[in-house]
Amino acid sequence: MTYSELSELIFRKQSYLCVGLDTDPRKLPTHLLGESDPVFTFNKAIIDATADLTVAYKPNLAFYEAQGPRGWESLQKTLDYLPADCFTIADAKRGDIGNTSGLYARTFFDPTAAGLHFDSVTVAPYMGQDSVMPFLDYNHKWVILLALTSNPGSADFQRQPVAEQELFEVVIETAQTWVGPDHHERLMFVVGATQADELTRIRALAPKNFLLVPGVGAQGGSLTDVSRYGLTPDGGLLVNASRNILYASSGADFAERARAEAQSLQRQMAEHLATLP
Ligand SMILES: O=c1ccn([C@@H]2O[C@H](COP(=O)(O)O)[C@@H](O)[C@H]2O)c(=O)[nH]1
Repeated sequence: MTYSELSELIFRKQSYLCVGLDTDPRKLPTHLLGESDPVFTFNKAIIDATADLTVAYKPNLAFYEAQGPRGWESLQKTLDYLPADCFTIADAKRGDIGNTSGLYARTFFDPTAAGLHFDSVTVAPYMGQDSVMPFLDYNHKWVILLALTSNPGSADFQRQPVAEQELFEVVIETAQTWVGPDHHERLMFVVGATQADELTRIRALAPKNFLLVPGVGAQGGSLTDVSRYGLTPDGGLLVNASRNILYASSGADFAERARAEAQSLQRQMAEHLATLP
């Protein structure tokens, strides 16, 4: 999906919601446990209940990898089931020496390899340019680079001073030079919703790049603050919510309650979009 397609989707659906498919088999409603693939059955119901309200889905790989081969199968079926009008994110936080990153990129982007065809993958910047370039070599795919994450430990390295800046600012500025002037067309940054205070500074460095913003809901980030300081004329935000939506109910009404949570976020997003000039 291109930058303009993603932007168009946001205004058409009046939403910049990303539903995080962090499906933990231990948290599934008990009535699903007799299914042959309960994780996929759950995901399918969540997708059916939220597809018109969301522009992106983000399975976090940890939840699937922890299930071994069964998890990969559930992931692949889930990805294949996702509607075409949704941006797909493999939240895998990969990055290694170039030779190895090339294989990670193949895994998520080349369907002839592992059967996966994500639009984007989250990548850790710590190992530098040669660890990120193999992902960027896939011209029609996106890299979502960790910049300022939502967790308390983000202060340990990301907030360290480097010259006149903090490390996350160096990451944002430097990564843009790896792609060229149109970097916003396939380079996003992860900024936690719990870091909304920094969004004005981040927008000064990355005025057009989409930001993937996890941390509303269960982690306490404010959708209002993120929207106020992060929205751009093209939308520019994908705000993720996982647990709040997936586990709104542990009963037979889980999909209905998930929809209600997603709808509440989508309605707030529509109001924020209406304030754009
Ligand atoms: O800075 C980051 C980067 C990634 N995440 C991931 O997003 C979701 C958040 O889940 P919630 O249940 O909505 O808190 C999860 O997959 C994290 O691994 C993040 O939270 N912060």
